[in-house]
Amino acid sequence: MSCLQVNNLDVRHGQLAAVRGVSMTLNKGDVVALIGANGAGKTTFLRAISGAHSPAAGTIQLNGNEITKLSSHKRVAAGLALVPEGRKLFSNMTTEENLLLGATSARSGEWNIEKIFQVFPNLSKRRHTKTGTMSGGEQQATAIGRALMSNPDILILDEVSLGLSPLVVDQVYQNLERLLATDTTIILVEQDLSRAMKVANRAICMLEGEIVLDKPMSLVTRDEITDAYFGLHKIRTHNGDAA
Ligand SMILES: Nc1ncnc2c1ncn2[C@@H]1O[C@H](COP(=O)(O)OP(=O)(O)OP(=O)(O)O)[C@@H](O)[C@H]1O
Repeated sequence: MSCLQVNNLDVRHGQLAAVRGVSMTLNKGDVVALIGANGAGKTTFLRAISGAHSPAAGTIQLNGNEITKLSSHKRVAAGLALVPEGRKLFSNMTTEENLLLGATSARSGEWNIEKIFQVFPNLSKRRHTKTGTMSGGEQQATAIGRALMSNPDILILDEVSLGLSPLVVDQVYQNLERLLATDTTIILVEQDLSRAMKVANRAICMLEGEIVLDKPMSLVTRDEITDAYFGLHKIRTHNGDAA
């Protein structure tokens, strides 16, 4: 059975159709890189999946159950966790306190506070440190850990490297690679195509609110992704020099 099934999703900002007729099926263990230019609709799509923004049309199913109209916290309880762009931690609370907040849905599973510190060893020495005083990379690892504390079936990561130095992004990705070994299903928005191609096993490209490419990473080329990113695939198709 599919883990996540999205059918013909439309999401609007007032008059603007930000996501148009998007459908996708995710299976357990998929690591999807959601790729697209600024304004392509990635964040709006992820917000609709996580319940932060109601879709105008379409359906979302998680593990075979319809969740389209569920509130965000019920979706967390159903198995979806979002690490939002900008992290949104409680800066006056410690790492441990932020992590414990993620556990409130009380889903059972392998993730608990000790496992988070085991997988993200750089966080364990920050256990009692207020997150507002920590580095960007440590904060990002805390945000990922907090989402994992809900024992999600699907982890959604929106622009985890945004605003971080290349060195710190390396650290965040080292953490993510440990996570990939745990078979968690992941949707990842990442502007750095090389990193996205390295960690994901599937590429989905959005352009102007629509999916224009959906392929296993092993079968897609960098040029194909770049063409989809800039909308060049349409021009080539019209000119007859691409499939
Ligand atoms: N709160 C909002 N109100 C009105 N329009 C919005 C709002 N948020 C996004 N939009 C518009 O919706 C469209 C999709 O934006 P969205 O942020 O989902 O794209 P994105 O692919 O995530 O881009 P980015 O990488 O810049 O975050 C854009 O045209 C954007 O201007």
